[in-house]
Amino acid sequence: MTIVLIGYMASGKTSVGKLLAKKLNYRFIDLDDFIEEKEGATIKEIFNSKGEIYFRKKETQYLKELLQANEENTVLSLGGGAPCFGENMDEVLKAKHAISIYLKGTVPFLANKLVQKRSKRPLISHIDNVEDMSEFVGKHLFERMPFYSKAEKHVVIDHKSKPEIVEDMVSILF
Ligand SMILES: Nc1ncnc2c1ncn2[C@@H]1O[C@H](COP(=O)(O)OP(=O)(O)O)[C@@H](O)[C@H]1O
Ligand SMILES: O=C(O)C1=C[C@@H](OP(=O)(O)O)[C@@H](O)[C@H](O)C1
Ligand SMILES: [Mg+2]
Repeated sequence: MTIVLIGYMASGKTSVGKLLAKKLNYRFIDLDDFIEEKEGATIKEIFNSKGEIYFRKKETQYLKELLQANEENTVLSLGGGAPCFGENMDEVLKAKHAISIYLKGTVPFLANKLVQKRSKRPLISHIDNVEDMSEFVGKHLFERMPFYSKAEKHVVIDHKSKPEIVEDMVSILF
């Protein structure tokens, strides 16, 4: 089985995904880390030197590859935008042995976190206060919601610890 984690930036896909994989004894793959390894550059560098459209092309290509190669039990954490471009969310939904989970956070919760955690996230790295971040995240999440909502399972993340979120995921999965 491949457990695909989706959700907005800073919802915990990478860090909570790692914990979930450890708990289940599954392989862990983070799509952004995979892209960085394959491209020999950080996400920030790719955005700066080649632009977002190049990044989205690579993201789509590697996501497809990872969804096809699924012999091993895996937790696959996507980047926040991955399900929202091209046919990516439909690819996730139709992939055999894949189950998608949306890590669902509210705008105030995500915006507060993102002000602290913005440096490696090129889409929001220039926004340095909670008011502007809330406005940006509010609009952006509204645009992305139709894609995230398609996930088969939804887990609420606000004010939960990472182990609590892992427990919630395990209980809806098994
Ligand atoms: N439930 C949580 N409680 C406390 N810190 C968290 C929680 N979820 C994520 N974090 C922290 O927030 C930051 C963003 O998390 P990350 O896993 O990178 O999110 P994503 O991959 O969805 O962007 C990291 O520093 C992470 O350690
Ligand atoms: O939401 C997005 O468009 C992005 C999210 C990032 O991943 P995280 O959601 O893990 O921060 C990363 O893929 C890139 O900065 C773009
Ligand atoms: Mg991540």
